[in-house]
Amino acid sequence: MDFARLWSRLNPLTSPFALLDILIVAVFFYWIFGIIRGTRAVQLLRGMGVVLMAAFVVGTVANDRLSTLSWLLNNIINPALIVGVPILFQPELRRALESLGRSSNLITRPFGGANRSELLETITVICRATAQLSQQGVGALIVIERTTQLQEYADRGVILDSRISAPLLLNIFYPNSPLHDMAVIVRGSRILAANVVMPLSEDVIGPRRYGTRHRAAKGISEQTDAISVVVSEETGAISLVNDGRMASYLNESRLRTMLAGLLRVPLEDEKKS
Ligand SMILES: Nc1ncnc2c1ncn2[C@@H]1O[C@H](COP(=O)(O)OP(=O)(O)OP(=O)(O)O)[C@@H](O)[C@H]1O
Repeated sequence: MDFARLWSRLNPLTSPFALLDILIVAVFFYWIFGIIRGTRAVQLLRGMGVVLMAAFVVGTVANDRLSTLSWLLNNIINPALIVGVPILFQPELRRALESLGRSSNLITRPFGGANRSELLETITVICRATAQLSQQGVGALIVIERTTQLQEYADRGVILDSRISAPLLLNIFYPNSPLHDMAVIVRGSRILAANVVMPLSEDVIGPRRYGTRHRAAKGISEQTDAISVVVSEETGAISLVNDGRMASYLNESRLRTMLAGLLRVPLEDEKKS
């Protein structure tokens, strides 16, 4: 379709649906960019953009003169991109479809149905325990379930279903204790499971090269809406990962504020209770 025809179709005076059309496309791209913002997908998209731009330039300007290059672009690179997109963007596509499913699911009770004061208690316990673990240089990974159920992951670990407390968390992660390895899953005010293997993120580049604990923290937050809190054994640094984005070197009060925001618990409740 040429530009003039496209423009006349988009003109709200000639087509009453043009505005609606533009609005839907704008919302779609806003939603897509919101999902991939700050993740590895941005670099992948840039790389793909460069290749597509090169294909466009070669196709329009030098199609006859650079015949080998245009053959390569048309017959190998473009089809490879079409096949490669679902593979390269698998975590983002999964997250996008899950978030669509979540927004159309009115029955799910987030945070295991815990009320505000229980969530506040969970936040306090997690912050206290991670601060102590950080001081002692003990590595830990705590994954907090939100709307997406983490039961399939929990079932591969050791189910505890115990009320959350700082001593219990410290005990679990104490070096050489039977459950210290891998991750703990928290659902509402309970520790659902320990010793849980999480999916690893492909993204290894951060302020330093991520090891498997941080990749696991990132991986589960890329594939679900869970929040990961990770304590580095090597540096003692506390990080929070949400939506594949990692905030590192947090102190206890910063972690508390971030968790309260993500779990939608106003911290004024703390003063009242
Ligand atoms: N798939 C996984 N899911 C959850 N935890 C994992 C997974 N793989 C490894 N771990 C945890 O990560 C630990 C190893 O961490 P590693 O040193 O490789 O990572 P790191 O990100 O550099 O962490 P640290 O800063 O604590 O050293 C393991 O002992 C294990 O407890």
